[in-house]
Amino acid sequence: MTAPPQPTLPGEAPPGFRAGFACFVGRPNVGKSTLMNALVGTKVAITSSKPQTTRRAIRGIVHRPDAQLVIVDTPGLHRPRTLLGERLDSLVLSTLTEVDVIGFCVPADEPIGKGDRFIAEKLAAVKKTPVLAIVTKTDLASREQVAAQLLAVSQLAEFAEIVPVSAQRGEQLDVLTGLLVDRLPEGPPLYAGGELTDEPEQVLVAELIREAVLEGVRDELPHSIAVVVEEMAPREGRDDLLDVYAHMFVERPSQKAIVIGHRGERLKEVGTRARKQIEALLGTRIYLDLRIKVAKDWQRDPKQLRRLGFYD
Ligand SMILES: Nc1nc2c(ncn2[C@@H]2O[C@H](COP(=O)(O)OP(=O)(O)OP(=O)(O)O)[C@@H](O)[C@H]2O)c(=O)[nH]1
Repeated sequence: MTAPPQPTLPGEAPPGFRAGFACFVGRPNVGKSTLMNALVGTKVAITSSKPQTTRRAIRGIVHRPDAQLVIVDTPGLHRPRTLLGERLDSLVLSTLTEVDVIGFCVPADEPIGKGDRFIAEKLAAVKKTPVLAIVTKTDLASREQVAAQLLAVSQLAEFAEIVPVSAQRGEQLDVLTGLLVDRLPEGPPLYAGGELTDEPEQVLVAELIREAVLEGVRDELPHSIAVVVEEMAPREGRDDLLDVYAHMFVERPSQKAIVIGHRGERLKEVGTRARKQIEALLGTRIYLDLRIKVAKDWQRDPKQLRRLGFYD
């Protein structure tokens, strides 16, 4: 058994301590969120089997006795198709210049394609930040396939390191953390020990609700749903119950009908699933008031995007 890491306070640092930021990029579905969760050791970013479910830069923090690694999980870098897509890309590019090290993820079980090359080109333009190539999902490939993929990645561009990992099996995660930490500047911790994420709780709660909604209707409306938590407050006179008021936005009335389902059954299931997840996250009982609103074509409307938290 290893001893739990000693709590560290921001500003206090043993000699040689390193602290800084890392982010993972890669085309959708390559396992970035899963990897970050595995490194941090708790679920802070949503994952799903459908691409492009991560829309925000969610940070997880890895605390080690000698270092603190703050991970910014970015959305998949892809060619913009809608305004939302464009905004995601500018978010990704500004993130890339602000971090100390970038992890470029390529899955072990799929050939390198146009999407990977597109991102590799973008990364080559971000000259001042070192880039580690990470070959993900090695549990899905044979040793020979992994070896061939490592070689193929090395021919794609110049990388500071190339490391194979399996988030699912927890393989090579310490090696990866070590390589990322090596690229951080020396300096005191940025966050107090024990913190896993600096995302406001309301954002995490909104992500859990969106994940619960997608469970039911992923094929019909994969990218048309946004969730905003308007308010979270303890019920008057009760210290064991939290009221959560949330709005779910869809783009068209027909989508509203899909989400509600026959006699409201689907919405009820979503509410129950989301409530359980939120209760697990917050460690308290909650009452979830979830309303559905139609925000016409919100993905293309700058005003709506701002309202939903996607800023220029
Ligand atoms: N077998 C296996 N599956 C994995 C591994 N890592 C991720 N996956 C699966 O791959 C799928 C995509 O993983 P995500 O972590 O959501 O991928 P992402 O790159 O964050 O995707 P976007 O949010 O769309 O950019 C999910 O079904 C994961 O369960 C792994 O190490 N092994």
